[in-house]
Amino acid sequence: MKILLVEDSRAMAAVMSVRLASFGYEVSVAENGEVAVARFAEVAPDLVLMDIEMPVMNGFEATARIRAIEATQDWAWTPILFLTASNTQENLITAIEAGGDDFIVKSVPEAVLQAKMKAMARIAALRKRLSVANRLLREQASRDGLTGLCNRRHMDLTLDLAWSEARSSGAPFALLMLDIDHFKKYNDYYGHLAGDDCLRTVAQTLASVVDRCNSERLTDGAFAARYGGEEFAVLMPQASAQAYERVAHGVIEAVRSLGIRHERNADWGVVTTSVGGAFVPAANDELMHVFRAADERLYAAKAAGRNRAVLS
Ligand SMILES: Nc1nc2c(ncn2[C@@H]2O[C@H](COP(=O)(O)OP(=O)(O)OP(=O)(O)O)[C@@H](O)[C@H]2O)c(=O)[nH]1
Repeated sequence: MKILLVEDSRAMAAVMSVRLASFGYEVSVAENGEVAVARFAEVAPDLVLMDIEMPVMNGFEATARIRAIEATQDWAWTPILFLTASNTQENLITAIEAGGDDFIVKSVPEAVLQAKMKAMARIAALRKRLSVANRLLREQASRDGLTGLCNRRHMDLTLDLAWSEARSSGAPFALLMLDIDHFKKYNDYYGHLAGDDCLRTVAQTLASVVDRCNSERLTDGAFAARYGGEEFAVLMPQASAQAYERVAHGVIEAVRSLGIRHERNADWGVVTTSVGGAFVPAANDELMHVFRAADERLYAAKAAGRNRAVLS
């Protein structure tokens, strides 16, 4: 457990540090409230032991600031124990009112200090588990279970934000809609499980084309999402016209060259995709129109024989 000990008396800080270190805890010391607030952000402690009277900034003020920092984060609550000189009812009430969780007197007997720290270590372990679970839940809520791509919900949220940023700066913006050709026939002929494998492979191929463009800095923050059944979308904020075309043609070629047999995709014999796109040189329109344009072009690509992109 990492403890941030906030104590202006060097002698007291030294004594407490030795005692806490002897229980196996990692101790970092701040000599006043202001230093504690800065150190809190650096150290991310599991527990704060906070003196009350200190120069520069007292313990109550520092606690209020730490709680304000935590309020800007998704989930955070670091236990704060006040270190007081006397064990009075007023001290307890003031400590809790100030955002603290408890208090201990500085002269606390060894066994009591050790027992309190044990209880705090349990809370620290629980917080860690909660924070890991929270992160996993967040990840799962934004991913499509079958393909691992971002899901429609995450795409919609990100898209609204990216579009309003692009509109406020008049930046370029591109959207691609991609659909596997004759996928119903693929399912009917090869079975639904094979269909799932095909969806996963196409999704990975699409993601790697988009990732390559990001890593070559042709795009910045472009990402692919599963939009629905066998339909995918690629969002390309800040994309140039060249990057837009490169991703569209790149993914069609990459999927076709996988050579996944598709007897019922008569013209090609392998799994292919069709793409419709919309490129806006300076975002100013309604996002809905961008979607509509990409969708209409996707239908045009299908009508023109599939395995192709219609981009304008
Ligand atoms: N295996 C599998 N199939 C899916 C999944 N989601 C949607 N599908 C199938 O995708 C097929 C989509 O069929 P259609 O919308 O008719 O499109 P299509 O057959 O690809 O025809 P075109 O788009 O015109 O080339 C349907 O058979 C759906 O059952 C999935 O998660 N797994």
